[in-house]
Amino acid sequence: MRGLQATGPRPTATSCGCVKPALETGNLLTEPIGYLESCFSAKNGTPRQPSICSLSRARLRIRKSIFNNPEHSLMGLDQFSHVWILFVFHKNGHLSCKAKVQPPRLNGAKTGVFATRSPHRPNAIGLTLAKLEKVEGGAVYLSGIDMIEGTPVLDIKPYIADYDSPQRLMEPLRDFNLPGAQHKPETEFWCGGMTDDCDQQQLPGCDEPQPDSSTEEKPKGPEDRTPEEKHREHDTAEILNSPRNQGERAAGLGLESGRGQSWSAVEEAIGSRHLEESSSEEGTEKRPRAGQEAEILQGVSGETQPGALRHPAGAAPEARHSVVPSWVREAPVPTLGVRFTPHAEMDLAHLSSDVSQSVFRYFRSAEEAKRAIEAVLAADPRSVYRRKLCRDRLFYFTVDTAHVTCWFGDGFAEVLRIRHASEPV
Ligand SMILES: C[S@@+](CC[C@H](N)C(=O)[O-])C[C@H]1O[C@@H](n2cnc3c(N)ncnc32)[C@H](O)[C@@H]1O
Repeated sequence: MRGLQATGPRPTATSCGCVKPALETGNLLTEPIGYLESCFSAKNGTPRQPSICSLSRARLRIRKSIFNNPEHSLMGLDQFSHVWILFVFHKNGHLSCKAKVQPPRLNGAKTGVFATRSPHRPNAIGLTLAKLEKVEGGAVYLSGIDMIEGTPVLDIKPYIADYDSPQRLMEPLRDFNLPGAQHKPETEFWCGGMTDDCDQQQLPGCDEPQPDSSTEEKPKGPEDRTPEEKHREHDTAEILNSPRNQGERAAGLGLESGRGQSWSAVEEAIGSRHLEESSSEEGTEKRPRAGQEAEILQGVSGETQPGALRHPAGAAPEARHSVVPSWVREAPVPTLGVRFTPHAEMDLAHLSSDVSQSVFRYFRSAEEAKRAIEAVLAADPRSVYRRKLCRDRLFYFTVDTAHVTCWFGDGFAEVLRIRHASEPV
């Protein structure tokens, strides 16, 4: 990579007067790897967390000024279903932030900024888990995003359930993912995965599990798999990991016959390693459980590469649970019912039938646009201020090319008009 290395980290003077390289003092000269093209043009109406609106789409093109051949930097990324996106909240407006903030889900109550996902933080860095739809040349196509158009992106990292989700553990049985590699117990973990801990919403693709069609067939290596297959495997993993199916799965993976191991033997083997791992993490996992904390036994949804075995049942409880304050999942702010006036329905039909201009850039149909609008509004995108002090004001937002006008009543949002974003309002 050029640029940063060419100039090198700049030294920084510390309070004691010593001069240290900038990185050692935590000063990082960042350069966006790209600027997001998003279906949300402004903050208003943009979901507060990824996956609230699974149809929210974006494209990120890696800049040639970062890598001469951007596609090289994305090699292998298509083997993952989800990616972390690190970005700058570039539209925060001002750099000041408060130690205590009022997240909308707390409806006015305060909590420490570091206990929230507020955009207003000492370093305006955002972190989003997005679904990776595809990689094409030097660009990644994402969905389930909560960033606006033009957001400077600092980094992309693959989401790996083993590392990123405390309740998930996988034991690789066959390392066909690594070209030419043999099974490497204990040291190599490899899996795609999905979760969403932000808003109790399922990530796209999790709700229609597919039957485990072929346990006999030798699984394809990742290089052979299409993104659709990749996501289907993820769905399959959900079924496979249900306790009901563990036995079948073990059989399917050749544990009982092919490898001469019973499910319980495997479970025991993994369980003991699991215990070792979780005990080394005790400090972080075992927190006092105050009354207002919700202990969530997370779903078993997760993406598993064929040949990898997740350990769903015999895990130590602390590794299968993660703890969040109850307001994250049982917010005092209710989910809203969403309705469209006949006029808004007509607008949408009219918008999508307009042949004179390209209708949607990110949505594939009027139906998708409608579902996205519903998802955005159901999560009540209003600020606490608006919710409390401007209750009867109209609310506007733009998603893709649809400019939406709506209002909120008790427990519902109603869409009044949908116009093309280029039309004067
Ligand atoms: C609550 S933040 C959460 C972002 C990320 N998932 C996180 O946890 O860091 C999401 C909100 O940030 C705002 N936002 C998105 N992109 C932004 C940007 N580039 N600059 C400033 N605010 C942005 C939108 O209002 C969106 O609803």
